[in-house]
Amino acid sequence: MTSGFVHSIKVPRLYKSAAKIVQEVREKGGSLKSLIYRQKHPNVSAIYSLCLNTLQREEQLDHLIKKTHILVNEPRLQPWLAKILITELLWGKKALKTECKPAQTILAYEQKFREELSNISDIDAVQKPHKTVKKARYVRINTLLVSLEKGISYFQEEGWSFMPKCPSYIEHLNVIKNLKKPNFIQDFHISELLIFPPDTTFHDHPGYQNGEILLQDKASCLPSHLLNPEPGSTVLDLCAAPGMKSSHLAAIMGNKGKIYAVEIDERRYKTLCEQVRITNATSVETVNKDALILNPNEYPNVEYILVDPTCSGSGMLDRQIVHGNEKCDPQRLKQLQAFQVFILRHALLNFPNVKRIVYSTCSIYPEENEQVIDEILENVQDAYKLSPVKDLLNQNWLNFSSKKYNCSDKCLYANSVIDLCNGFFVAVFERNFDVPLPEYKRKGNVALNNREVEEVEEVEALHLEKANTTRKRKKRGKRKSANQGPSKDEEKSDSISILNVSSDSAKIVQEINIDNDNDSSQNDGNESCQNDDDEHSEKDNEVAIKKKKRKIERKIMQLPRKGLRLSLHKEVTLQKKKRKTL
Ligand SMILES: C[S@@+](CC[C@H](N)C(=O)[O-])C[C@H]1O[C@@H](n2cnc3c(N)ncnc32)[C@H](O)[C@@H]1O
Repeated sequence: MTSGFVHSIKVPRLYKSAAKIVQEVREKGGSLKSLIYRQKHPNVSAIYSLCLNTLQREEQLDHLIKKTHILVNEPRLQPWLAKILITELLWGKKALKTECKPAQTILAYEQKFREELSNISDIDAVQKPHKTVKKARYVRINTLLVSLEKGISYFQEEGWSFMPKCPSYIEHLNVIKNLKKPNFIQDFHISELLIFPPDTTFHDHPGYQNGEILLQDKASCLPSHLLNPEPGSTVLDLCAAPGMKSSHLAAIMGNKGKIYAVEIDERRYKTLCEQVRITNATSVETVNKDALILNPNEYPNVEYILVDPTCSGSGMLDRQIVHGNEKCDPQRLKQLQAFQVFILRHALLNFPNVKRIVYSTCSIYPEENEQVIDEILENVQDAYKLSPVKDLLNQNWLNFSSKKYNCSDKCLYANSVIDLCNGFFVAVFERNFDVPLPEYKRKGNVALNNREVEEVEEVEALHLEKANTTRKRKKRGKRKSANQGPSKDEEKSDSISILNVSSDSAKIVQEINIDNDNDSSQNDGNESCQNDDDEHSEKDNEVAIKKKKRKIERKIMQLPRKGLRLSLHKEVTLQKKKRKTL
C-alpha cells in the first residue's frame, strides 16, 4: 500500500502544490519563485504568500509538530502538507474550508496548536532577527496612466486614509514601522511611491491589473530616482527585464525622450515587452540583445545609463526568509562580480556622451558592490567621479558604503531592518568632460581595456621567446643526433597557446591544465647540454609565463559565460596570428 491517505475528498490543489513547493525549496534548495511559476497555479499570489508564510514560520511549525506529536500519532499525514495546513489555519485564512482528511486531522489538533503557540509566540523573534522585518507594501503610482493625486484619491475612495508627510526621514521610518490599516503614506524620497501596512495585498486590485499601480519595492525605485534623466534625453537600461526600472524611467521622463531597454534573455525579454505595454511606457524601445555587444555607434546620443545587472539577490527579504543567512557560493559570487565589473566598465567607457551612470544591485555583499566600484574607479581614472548619494538625498539617508573601500561612503545601501525595504546598493557616477575617456579597445564581442591588452601581449611575447629558445634547443638536439626526430612534447611546445581553449568550456580548464603540465615537463634529457645562461633565462621565462598565464586564465575563468571566454580566446588567437604575419 502506498503512503498517504486513501480518501474520497481530494486535497485542494493550492495546498497540494504549496506543500510540494516548500518541500522542494527545503530539500533541493530550489528557488521559491521559479517553482511557483513552474506549477502554473492559477492563483500565484495566494500560493506565494502561503509558501512564504510556511517557510517563515518553519521554526514555530517544527516546534508545534514536535510538541503535539501529530506526525507520530498520524503517520499517514504528509509532513509538508501538515505544515501548509497548520500555517493556513493559524496565520493564513485562519480556517480550513475543506473536508479532506489531512485538513480534518489538522483541525482536530487546532486547540493543542493554539495552546502551544501561546508559549512560543516569540520564538523566531528571539532566534532569527531578520524574520522580524516586516516589509511595508510599496505601491508605485504609474504616472503615465494616472496622476499621483488621482491615484491617492482612488485609495481614499476605497476607505484608505492618507497620512501627512513627515519632516524628517527618521520620523518617516517610525511612522512606517507603526503603519496600520487603514492608513497609508507617501514615501519620503519618491513622491510617486505610496506605502501601505505590511501584508496588504494588491495583486487582485484593478489598478494593478491594468498597469496604473505597480508593486515595486522602494529599494528598486531608488536607482531610476537617482539617475533622474531629463525629459527628452536618451537613456540606456542595460539589464532591463522584467522592466520595473525601465517603466519607472519612462514615468520620470513623462514618456518624453527615448529609453533603450536591453535584455539578453528571450523569455525575460517577453516579460519586459509586456511590462512596457501594460504601463504605457511608449518611450521605451526594447532590445533583445547582449548588452556587452551593443555597438555604441548605434546609440550615439545616450546621456544616461542604468546598469542593474544580475546579482546574488542577497538583499531581497523574501530570499532571506527562504534561505536565512546562508551565504552565496563563493565561486558564483566571483563570476557575478566579474560580470558586474565587465558590464559597468563597458557602460562607462564606451558611450562618449553619457553624463550619468547608475549602478545598482539587490545584493548586500561588498563583493558585488564596493569591490566592483573600486575596481571600476581604477579603470576610469578621473573621467568619472562618484556623486555622494547623501548629498543627492539632501542628507536624508542613513546607510552608506563602507569607508574601508576607495569608494568610501559615497554609495547608498538600503538596509532592510532600518530602511524597511529590500537590501540594495546604488552608486552614481558623474562624467567629468574635462578628462578624456581612457582608451578602451573593443575587440570582437569582448572588450579589453588597455591593461588587459598589454598583459595579453606581454604573455604572447614571453611565449615567442620561449618558443624560440625551444627551437634553438631543438636545432642543437638535431645537430647532436641527426637522425633523432623531435619529441611530441617539443612539437607541442612550438604551438603552445597561452589560452589553448576549445569550444567546450570544460575543456578550457582541462587544456589550460594540460598546457601547464607540458610547460613543466619540458626539461627532458635533451636539454641537459644547454648552457647556464639559457637555463637561467629559460627558468625565469618559465616562471614569468606561468605567473602571467595564471593571472589571465583566472580572469578568463571569471567570465560568467562560455561565449565571453571563447571570444576572449578568439581575440588572443587573432593577436597571435597577426604577430605571425608580421
Ligand atoms: C536584476 S535583473 C534587472 C531588473 C530590471 N532592471 C528591473 O528593474 O526590472 C538583471 C537582468 O539582466 C539581464 N542580463 C544579464 N546579462 C545581460 C546582458 N549581457 N545583456 C543584457 N541583459 C542581461 C538578466 O537576464 C536579467 O533580466
